[in-house]
Amino acid sequence: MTRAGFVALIGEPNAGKSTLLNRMVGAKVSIVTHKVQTTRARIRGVAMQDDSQIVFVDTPGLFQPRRRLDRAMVAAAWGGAADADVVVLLIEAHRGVTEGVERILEGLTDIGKGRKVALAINKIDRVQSEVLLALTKDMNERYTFAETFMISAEKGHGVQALREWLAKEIPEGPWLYPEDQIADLPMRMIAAEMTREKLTLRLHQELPYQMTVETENWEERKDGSARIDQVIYVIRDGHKGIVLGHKGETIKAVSKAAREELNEFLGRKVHLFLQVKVRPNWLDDAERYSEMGLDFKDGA
Ligand SMILES: Nc1nc2c(ncn2[C@@H]2O[C@H](COP(=O)(O)OP(=O)(O)OP(=O)(O)O)[C@@H](O)[C@H]2O)c(=O)[nH]1
Repeated sequence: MTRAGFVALIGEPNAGKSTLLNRMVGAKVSIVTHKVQTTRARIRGVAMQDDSQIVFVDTPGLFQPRRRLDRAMVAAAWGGAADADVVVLLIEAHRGVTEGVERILEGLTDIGKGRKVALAINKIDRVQSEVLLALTKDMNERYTFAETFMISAEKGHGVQALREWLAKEIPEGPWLYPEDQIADLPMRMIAAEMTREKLTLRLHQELPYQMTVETENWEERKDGSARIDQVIYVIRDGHKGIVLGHKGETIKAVSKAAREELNEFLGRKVHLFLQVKVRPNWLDDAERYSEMGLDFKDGA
């Protein structure tokens, strides 16, 4: 009997959701960087375990929303959890029960009803076992978790046990995706995320926060290569210069790094063309939210 179901990974920004998802799925579908808040959409990956197909909803980090986009992201994260068969709350071992974790636990009293919630304590490589045991006890006194896992998403410890457990917990039913399909994330979006990641790594603090990358065109060429055209949208003219860099150095380096990663990911040659454009106020453009897969409702 086959099984298939949705699993939502929730947690504070930087908890390690993308790292864990990549480990479970075994491919780079969600982008990991050292900066917080890089997950901009409900990215899903599919993992096969025994006869089960586990479909992951990689939600944006849950945090205290300040701006409209932030609110939409938090709403999307909770929305992902509400759609899921099983929820995994990921927390950081060395940070313990932060205010953010407390807020998520409050939210769980609602969302957790009628579905199993597992606790995954991540980054166990950073703490001693006494700390872990105390944290496990503390968390389980605050919420009735179906199971507690101690993992290191980065090193891979405990990840297989979590995956096997999830495989047993999701409902019986036919698979939702062909077996060889590791992610249903459109390739255009993956490609845009790669460029976004390279920009993030290159610009660090300078990065204009309100910046998006979109793949505008994807052309398969007869020689087996692909031509990909992307636009980097910033909200102010002044930001354009930052993205371009002195004599275009920044954009050139970003383009090279993104192209190399795309070559490797697709296993064939890629011609990547980047453009920077100004699009003011995209943050207030509700349509954009839905394009990103975020359920945006005014005031939500
Ligand atoms: N030491 C240690 N670091 C980890 C572990 N798992 C993840 N990290 C690091 O934690 C940071 C954040 O990981 P991400 O996977 O990007 O976190 P995220 O929860 O997806 O973050 P957002 O996209 O901001 O919500 C990265 O620098 C990871 O390398 C772990 O098991 N041990």
